[in-house]
Amino acid sequence: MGTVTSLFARWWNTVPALEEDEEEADATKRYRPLRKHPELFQARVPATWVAPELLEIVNACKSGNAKKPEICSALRVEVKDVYSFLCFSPEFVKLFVSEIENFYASGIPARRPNSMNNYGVIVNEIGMRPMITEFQQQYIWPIAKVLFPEEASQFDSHHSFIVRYTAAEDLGLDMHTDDSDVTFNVCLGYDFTGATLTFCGYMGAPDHRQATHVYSHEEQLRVRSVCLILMLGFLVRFCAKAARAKAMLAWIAEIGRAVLHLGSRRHGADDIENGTRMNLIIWSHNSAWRRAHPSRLRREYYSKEAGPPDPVCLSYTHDRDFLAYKEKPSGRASGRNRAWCPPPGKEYENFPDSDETM
Ligand SMILES: O=C(O)CCC(=O)C(=O)O
Ligand SMILES: [Fe+2]
Repeated sequence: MGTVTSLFARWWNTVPALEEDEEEADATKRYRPLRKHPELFQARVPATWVAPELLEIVNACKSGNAKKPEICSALRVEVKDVYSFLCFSPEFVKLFVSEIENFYASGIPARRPNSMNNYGVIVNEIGMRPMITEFQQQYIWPIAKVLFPEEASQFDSHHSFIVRYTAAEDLGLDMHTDDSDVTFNVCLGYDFTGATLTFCGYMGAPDHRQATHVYSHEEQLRVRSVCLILMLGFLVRFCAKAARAKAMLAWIAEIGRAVLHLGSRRHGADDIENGTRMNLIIWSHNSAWRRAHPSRLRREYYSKEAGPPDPVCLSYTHDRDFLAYKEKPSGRASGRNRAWCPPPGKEYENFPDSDETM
């Protein structure tokens, strides 16, 4: 049975979190003897796990002088209210990824992080909640509080999980909003192409389904790779395996950068072309903010849409008019039985007939 929030979330927020608590103890107990890096299961985040840029941003935020959005040069404004920054050190990424691989190899059944992702793992359920809570409180919260003062006035819980995409598994993730107040999303590997994140508008706003930004995990990779290839050309020529050199460049350039945005911002993971992408996602919850905004999930608060959706913002899973504009996608995890958007009465002018939409 879901909570009231999650029942609303199932109708409205488009990637509902599963209820974690009842099964957490069992999965944690089963995995405990198999843990590879016990330090990942303590309520500690050593300074060597985080990027210097993250420390710089947190210090700027804690100094009280930080002005949104120009906190410091280490924080990149991707588009209004979507930020990115280098977050984890190679040391942490290596430890974390090897633990997750160890968990996959253990064969312990993992419940999936949400209804739209078939290959993820809820890291809270395998015993990492204390470490993630520490990271949330020490690093995400000070930044989020400056960038999103209302939604991040406090963080008192989180739903944290891995997502994984390959050409042979899930290719991407349909457009949705998160059942979070603030979402932190960091890329941990491996080597891949494609798999951008497309952002649209806020849930319930007239421009909810208008495109606003494409975030590329590869952008850095390309720009820095050119420089690195020039600088390291000599070394690379002598590198025994070209593939190894390529992986090294990917590591240096891109892994460990995080994106921060509100859960109510519509977004989706575009299809991966090659390789494997693994990201850690932390959905932070602020129960006080949720209590103060009980109506945020109600359909009467959805504004009439200003116009037809941008095709890139359409959700097969959630949008009533998807099939009026696009073909049914392949390689997606979810079905269409929960299509609700836009709510009746909030349709834009000339909304397609129901025959075309359902
Ligand atoms: O694949 C990603 O990077 C985004 C995943 C996501 O938005 C989600 O799981 O809610
Ligand atoms: Fe999401």
